[in-house]
Amino acid sequence: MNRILVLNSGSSSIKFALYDVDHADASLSDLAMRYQGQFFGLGGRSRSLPGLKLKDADGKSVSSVAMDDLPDHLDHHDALIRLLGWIEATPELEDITVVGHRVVHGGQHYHAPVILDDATLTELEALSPLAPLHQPYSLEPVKSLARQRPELMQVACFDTAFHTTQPKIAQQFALPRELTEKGLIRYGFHGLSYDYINCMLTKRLGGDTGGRVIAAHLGNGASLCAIQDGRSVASTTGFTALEGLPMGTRCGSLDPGLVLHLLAEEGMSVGAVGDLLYNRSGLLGVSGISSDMRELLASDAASAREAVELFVYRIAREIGSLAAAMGGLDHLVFTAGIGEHAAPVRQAVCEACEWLGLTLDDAANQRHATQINRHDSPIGAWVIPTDEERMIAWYSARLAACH
Ligand SMILES: Nc1ncnc2c1ncn2[C@@H]1O[C@H](COP(=O)(O)OP(=O)(O)O)[C@@H](O)[C@H]1O
Ligand SMILES: CC(=O)OP(=O)(O)O
Ligand SMILES: [Mg+2]
Repeated sequence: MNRILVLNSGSSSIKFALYDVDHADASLSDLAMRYQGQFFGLGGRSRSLPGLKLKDADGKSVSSVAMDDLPDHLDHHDALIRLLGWIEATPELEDITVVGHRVVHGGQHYHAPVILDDATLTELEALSPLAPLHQPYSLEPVKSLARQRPELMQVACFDTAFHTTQPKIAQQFALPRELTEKGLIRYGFHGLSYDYINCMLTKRLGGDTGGRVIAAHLGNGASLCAIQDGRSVASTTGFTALEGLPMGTRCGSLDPGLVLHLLAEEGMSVGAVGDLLYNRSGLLGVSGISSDMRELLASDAASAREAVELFVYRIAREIGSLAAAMGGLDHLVFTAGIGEHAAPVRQAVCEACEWLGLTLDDAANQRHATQINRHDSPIGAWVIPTDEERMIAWYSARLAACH
């Protein structure tokens, strides 16, 4: 049997889980979850305080001394130290055999999960500038655990891997060929989430992939993925997870001329532009209030409304673009923090998709039902909670079984 610890550093959260896997060909749903937790609200971009949810297999809240007394401001590094402290102090975690990590950027060379060693770690660290809100915090616990427990097998599972099936035309920028060959291409992110959503939708549809699917991963990071016959064919994120939709603090797609303008005419340094685009834009920048959708939906401020409207408008436009790439749309799936919980956002997106034929069942949407389209809608609309941790545990178990 393998006991697998999973760590997932998101841009506003660190999610973690513990699974028992008792046979090599276990299916996703066979994995027995023992603990699941998350630090949320990291980085202080919203007015609400950071917090920690930790639950056991029955969904009962668990407390832990190592995690008590959270300060009002908690960043990823502090949260990781507390998490590693909890791992040290929890007897059930002593017999972990494998640790699976979400690593956002796999670059040109990593198309599938790998066992981490020093050489791989060095290559992945070199990709940190391409995912500054994620990669350093994914790799930090890899290094700490390698020091604490060198015997542990550690596995990296990549956000980019699911998108390697995309046709070249979907990955290519219109740049000179030599730059494309150097790997300056659109990689796409949130792939572990899309992989899981694809599995769950296929299960719901009795083994059918659903044909032409757009999955909307709307969390603090947000993107859309076109999944055709079970394979990623296009996505809104690109070389980095800045492209595409506006996000909690990230700008999404911009005219690159604007970046040149900031550098050349506004006299901003590269670092200052990076901070602007990664940390001070998106929902936070437009609203001037918060990066957190809950706070924006609860606010009466015109700027909060404008931020939500811009988010929805850009999602609707990108849905049109991805539907065009697939020659139509059969299913739209909402997932992640906003997609799973913000009924008004789903409603506004679905209303903007009426031209495609989609009609929403308002009552089903309000109660966060799994299927939210009306019976006569030719396009299915779904709310499917994502579970990147389970996907990572499954890949890690399969890799461990081969070694
Ligand atoms: N009930 C809710 N209503 C609206 N938005 C929510 C709700 N719960 C969570 N969210 C949004 O989900 C975001 C976090 O999503 P999540 O997918 O967990 O983030 P991360 O990108 O850090 O993994 C929060 O920033 C918040 O905006
Ligand atoms: C890639 C990315 O933006 O991830 P997250 O939404 O977890 O921050
Ligand atoms: Mg996430």
